[in-house]
Amino acid sequence: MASYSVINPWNDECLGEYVYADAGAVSASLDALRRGELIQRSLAAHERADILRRLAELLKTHREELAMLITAEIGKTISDARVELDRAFNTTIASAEEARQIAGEALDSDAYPPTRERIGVVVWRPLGTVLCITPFNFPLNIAMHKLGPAFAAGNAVLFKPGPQNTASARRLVELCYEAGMPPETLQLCIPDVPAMAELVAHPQIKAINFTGGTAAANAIAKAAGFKKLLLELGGNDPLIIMPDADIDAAVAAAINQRFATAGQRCTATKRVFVHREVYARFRDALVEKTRTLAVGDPTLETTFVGPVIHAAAADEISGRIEDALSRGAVLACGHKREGNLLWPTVIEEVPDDATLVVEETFGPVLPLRQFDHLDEVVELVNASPFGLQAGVFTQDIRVMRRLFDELEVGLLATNDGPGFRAEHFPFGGVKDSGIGREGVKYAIREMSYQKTLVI
Ligand SMILES: NC(=O)C1=CN([C@@H]2O[C@H](COP(=O)(O)OP(=O)(O)OC[C@H]3O[C@@H](n4cnc5c(N)ncnc54)[C@H](O)[C@@H]3O)[C@@H](O)[C@H]2O)C=CC1
Ligand SMILES: O=C(O)CS(=O)(=O)O
Repeated sequence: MASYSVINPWNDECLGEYVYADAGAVSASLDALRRGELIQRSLAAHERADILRRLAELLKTHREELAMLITAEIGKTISDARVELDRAFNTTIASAEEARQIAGEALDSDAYPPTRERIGVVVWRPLGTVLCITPFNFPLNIAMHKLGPAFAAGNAVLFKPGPQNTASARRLVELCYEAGMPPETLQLCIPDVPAMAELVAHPQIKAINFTGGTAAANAIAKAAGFKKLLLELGGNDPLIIMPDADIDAAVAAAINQRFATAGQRCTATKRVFVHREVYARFRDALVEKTRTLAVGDPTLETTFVGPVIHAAAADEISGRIEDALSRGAVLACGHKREGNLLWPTVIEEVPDDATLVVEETFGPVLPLRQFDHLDEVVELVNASPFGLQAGVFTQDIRVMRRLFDELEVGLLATNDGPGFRAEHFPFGGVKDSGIGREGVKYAIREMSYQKTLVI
């Protein structure tokens, strides 16, 4: 059977040797989940809520153990990993609370003739077995954004994390069981990618809830046929700085939302559009602050920027910076590499058609783009195939409203960056950034269907 190793991106230590799930293991998981669908029907909403609340408490109890596991597996700094655990706690508590209030509605048939004196009672029902596929970068919070709402809705869940996250995923599932989640309702299964098309197409799988890149999403959509798809994909998220911006706050947002997690967030600030009137002030303040960021060992609390996930990712990011520089871009700071460590980089005058800014660059590099009129910004942002989130620093409500109305994105954050996220807010993009909405209440409905009783 095909095997794989999980390597610590910081020190190249082999954290574990694993075997991909073969057809027999996948079949056994699906058999268990078939029983799990029946068990879910026997659970009351308050019982699901109690299980999820206990899971939230276990995530809090094991916060440090789980954070250290994330740091070891993906190189996320311990500070960022702890933040992820706190977010996963919120996501799980929200799932517990929403499990109690999956409310339907009652409709009067006589809103329109003929008079029939009937009432329609509309309720939500689970889809059945849901395949939840997660990316490497937020192994526990993105998992809980899928597992929590899916379980709360009454589904059985086949959980397929990235191979890089094997140990943290196993530990999460152990805690789900410890919280009282019946094993038949949640099965962890990590087949190799070539086996995924068959699993996606399996008739028992009623929905695929996926977070990851566009390439994988296209393969899933091709294999899925008539199934519910919830796709949370990449982003090329802009931060816009207007002349009346609070420059210090804008610099802090740019740094926190691009250089934390080594920039490996789909909602990370990928491009900063700075109005000419404040460009020099913003750039100088950004570069001065960026140069002070601690880069290195992700297990140290003082480290702000840890390694990216692997050498291929570091190669791609460095290569895109080199490409931009070869085409006339100007380096303001950074562009230094040691192994998987990439120093936070600020780069200017990047051609608008450079790969660095056209594709989603998943690393600690921040291109600055000067502008005179908002028309330029709207045109450049909407020219991207992505449309996830955006942020703008301004005090002018007219600018906020114009950008909210004209930018093709799922969320505009004012006086904050595109990395703004509250676990209970609707989350998701438009165009190549995906379809559907996560955010606990919305994800529950995405993984359910409406059933109506006429009485
Ligand atoms: N919109 C969002 O909320 C987020 C989007 N992302 C995106 O994910 C990417 C980075 O994460 P990665 O883990 O490298 O993404 P990835 O797309 O390589 O992998 C994501 C998951 O899909 C699985 N997978 C890969 N190919 C597949 C296939 N053909 N069929 C079924 N499953 C497949 C992987 O094993 C993994 O579990 C970036 O593009 C980033 O923008 C990452 C985090 C959040
Ligand atoms: O912050 C998060 O929710 C993860 S991501 O930004 O969607 O990658």
